[in-house]
Amino acid sequence: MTVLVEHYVTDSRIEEKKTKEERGDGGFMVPKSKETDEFDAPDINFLGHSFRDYENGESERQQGVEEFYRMQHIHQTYDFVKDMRKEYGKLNKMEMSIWECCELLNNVVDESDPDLDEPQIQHLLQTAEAIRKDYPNEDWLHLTALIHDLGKVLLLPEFGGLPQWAVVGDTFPVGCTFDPASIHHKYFKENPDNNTPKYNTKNGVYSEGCGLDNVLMSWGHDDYMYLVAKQNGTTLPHAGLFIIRYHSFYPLHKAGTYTHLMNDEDREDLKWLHVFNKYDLYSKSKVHVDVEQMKPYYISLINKYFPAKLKW
Ligand SMILES: O[C@H]1[C@H](O)[C@@H](O)[C@H](O)[C@@H](O)[C@H]1O
Ligand SMILES: [Fe+2]
Ligand SMILES: [Fe+2]
Repeated sequence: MTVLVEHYVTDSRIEEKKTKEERGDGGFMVPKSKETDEFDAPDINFLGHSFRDYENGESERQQGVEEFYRMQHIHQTYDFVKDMRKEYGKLNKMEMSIWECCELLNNVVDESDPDLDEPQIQHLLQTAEAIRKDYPNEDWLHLTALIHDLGKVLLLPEFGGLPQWAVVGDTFPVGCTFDPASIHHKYFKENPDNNTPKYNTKNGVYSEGCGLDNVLMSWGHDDYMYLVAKQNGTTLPHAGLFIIRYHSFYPLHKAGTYTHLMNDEDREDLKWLHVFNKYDLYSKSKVHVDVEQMKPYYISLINKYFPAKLKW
């Protein structure tokens, strides 16, 4: 298995190095066609509701989700994000391997998610295994799926025990107007930035086409894991880092808003994020993956793309 996977990845890296003329794809790696059948997205989640149903607030869980977004929208300001990036960008909380971090997620449940109340390690493996089935050659995508939510360790006491609103949930840019595409948008009314002229216009502190790298996103597990992966020198392709940083940015990848801030590279990477999102969302289920059985495969990918120990 490992030998085969190595072989595929070598191929795809060679592809990336070719010029756009050689590849004939207009300058970017297009998601390759899958070798197996299209992922079969279920219609309903474990509670019998449609996925990402934020309107039907009857169940206790959904009321908790709405309260979560009220807190998130009030507290995520430009200054808050800047402070958190500065503090957590120091990566001085802990040293551990990627797999050790996966195991820590055994103790983490995400209160913003109406579709899953399982320990997060199950979500990581469910996502990774589902995408691996349909994209067997893209081992970087399997690993991206495995690690995309590791930033949720910010909830744990060793990482400062941040409140849920500072770790999980959909994300959005700060420093410019809050687009109505964000779920429970009404709660932004109480966010101080909403009444601050430099932050409440379409472009705010940014300029058209500046590129998402230059945009501050609401603080949480996405941006934190992006910083961890990048600053520890991962060799994952750019699209993998893009998926990690923006996978909760539903206003962009689902609703198509904020596209005026993107540059050409973002538009290329967004294609992979669209592929990834389907697996992230629809693989959520009560059927557990056997962690120990999966371990050897994912350890081999971790060794390929990350140092043995990372700073967190
Ligand atoms: O509630 C979920 C959860 O926090 C996910 O990890 C995040 O990526 C989603 O965007 C969000 O809706
Ligand atoms: Fe996430
Ligand atoms: Fe996820």
